[in-house]
Amino acid sequence: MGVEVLAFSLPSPASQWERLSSSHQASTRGAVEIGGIELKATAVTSQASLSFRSHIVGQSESCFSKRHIFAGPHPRWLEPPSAGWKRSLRKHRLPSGTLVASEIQESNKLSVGKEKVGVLLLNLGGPETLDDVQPFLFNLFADPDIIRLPRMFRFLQKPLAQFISVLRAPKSKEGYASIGGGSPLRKMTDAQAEELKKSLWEKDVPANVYVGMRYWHPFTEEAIEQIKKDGITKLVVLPLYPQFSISTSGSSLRLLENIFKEDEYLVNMQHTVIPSWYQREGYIKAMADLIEKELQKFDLPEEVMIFFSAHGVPLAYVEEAGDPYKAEMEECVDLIMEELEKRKITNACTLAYQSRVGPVEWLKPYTDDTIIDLGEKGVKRMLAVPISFVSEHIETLEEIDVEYKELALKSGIEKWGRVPALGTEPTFISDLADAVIESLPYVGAMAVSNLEARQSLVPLGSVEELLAAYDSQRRELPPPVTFWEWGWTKSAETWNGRAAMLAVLVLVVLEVTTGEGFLHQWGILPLFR
Ligand SMILES: C=CC1=C(C)c2cc3[nH]c(cc4nc(cc5[nH]c(cc1n2)c(C)c5CCC(=O)O)C(CCC(=O)O)=C4C)c(C)c3C=C
Ligand SMILES: [Fe+2]
Repeated sequence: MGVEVLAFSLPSPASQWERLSSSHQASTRGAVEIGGIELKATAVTSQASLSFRSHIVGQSESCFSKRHIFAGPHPRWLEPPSAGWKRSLRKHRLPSGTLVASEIQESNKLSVGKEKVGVLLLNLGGPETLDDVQPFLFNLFADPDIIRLPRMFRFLQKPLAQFISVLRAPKSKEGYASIGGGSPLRKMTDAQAEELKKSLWEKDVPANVYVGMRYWHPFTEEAIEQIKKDGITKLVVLPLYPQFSISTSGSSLRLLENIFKEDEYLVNMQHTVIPSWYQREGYIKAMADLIEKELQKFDLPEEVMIFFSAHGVPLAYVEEAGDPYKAEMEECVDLIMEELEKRKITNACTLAYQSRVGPVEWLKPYTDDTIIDLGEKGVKRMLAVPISFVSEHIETLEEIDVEYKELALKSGIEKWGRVPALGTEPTFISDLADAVIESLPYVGAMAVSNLEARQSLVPLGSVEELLAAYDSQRRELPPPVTFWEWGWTKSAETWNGRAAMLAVLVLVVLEVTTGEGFLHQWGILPLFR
């Protein structure tokens, strides 16, 4: 099989983007053969060098001493001669310029020099007390990356968020009450930040680590204020989501983009983003370690179904807005299973999606349906692996540990286990530190005004370019909320109908926010007491 690739080597550490782009031109080479597959080098284009650059950022330290293949348009690290490498190569067989073979001999020694390096961890945030639940939900639903209203109705975003958050709060509160009265997310993320900082310092990178949450304290704005106070000159932005989704990392980056735009200090501060890191060896190994350990707790470990439960997103994010989340999730599961195979663990596995909200279609199969289905098929042992998130949170502690466990036991599954979240597991933290270190040569390397970079298919490192790569058109999405069930669907065909629904909505929003109106008089509201 012949595959067109771009082959080049770097003669020196890629400390500057300019150096990278000039060096690759000179080092184009002929065909290479890896794992029995002939890889033909073609002319090196800047598109390819961009692919190369962005993927170095996401890779482990070991990549600096071996020969590698990078595949696009969402390239991932492929390490020959594993089976996964060949499969991925076939899967991603793409036009010239999307595969890159490289050989890099230099080490990635970094000089931090007089720069002040900061790492900004981005996360979702969670209510710390039950009183925080409704305002937290308001912030979440007011996010246009969670509910994206048609342009002409954007003015309704906040009243709608108020409405939905008030309706949902009682159910959410119940969940948070059952896990101790609040989310553990802040504590966990702070601990991860602390450990990451220690690991960076141990690796001779004296960086400060900041936590910026999207929907609760410490808000991203607060983290940015601190970054400015500390005089950080180089910033690595690291979303704490292994896989990229418009609704998670994308939303946080969108917010950062807005903050950066409005601030002179920040416009001039150099930064780079590590958009997703599920493909990193350290992360994959840490996940495999956790799974291996939990499997040993079963009486017949080899009989256990490894059940990856990922957080869902509405299907339209993937199908209409180009969210790479599903592809990245599937690849992530493949990589973990390959790692387990290397350890002679060959259990069956399933991937399903949990936590859907509202009536629109989300990624399938759904976790609850799949559990019932597997129970019916006679599966007796199941190990749940939460895979979208690296901290314990309401959806692991309540949804998986209580609801899905109960459902599984009712469905005929006899033994249920759950892999803990990675938290501050040392292999994982050390790998995150490596990811940061490997990204440092690229901080600020790409001019924001670089037009070519903006048009590239792959994430390039800066907030702006990354957002331009995914979801560039910001298409309208069906909102994933219950409210929509009674009207704002594709089947709502006439503007008259929509106008009527709008009128009802405005009345309901007014009623929910003021606590007075016809629904209260008729005893319909409040729905939850
Ligand atoms: C309504 C749309 C939502 C989308 C899309 C969504 C995507 C998404 N979320 C996570 C991770 C987490 N979400 C968490 C809480 C949470 N998420 C939504 C809604 C959407 N999430 C709601 C309404 C809530 C609040 C809890 C509830 O009422 O159910 C959390 C928990 C935080 C905590 O407090 O512990 C996490 C984590 C991912 C990874 C994701 C898409 C990939
Ligand atoms: Fe969520």
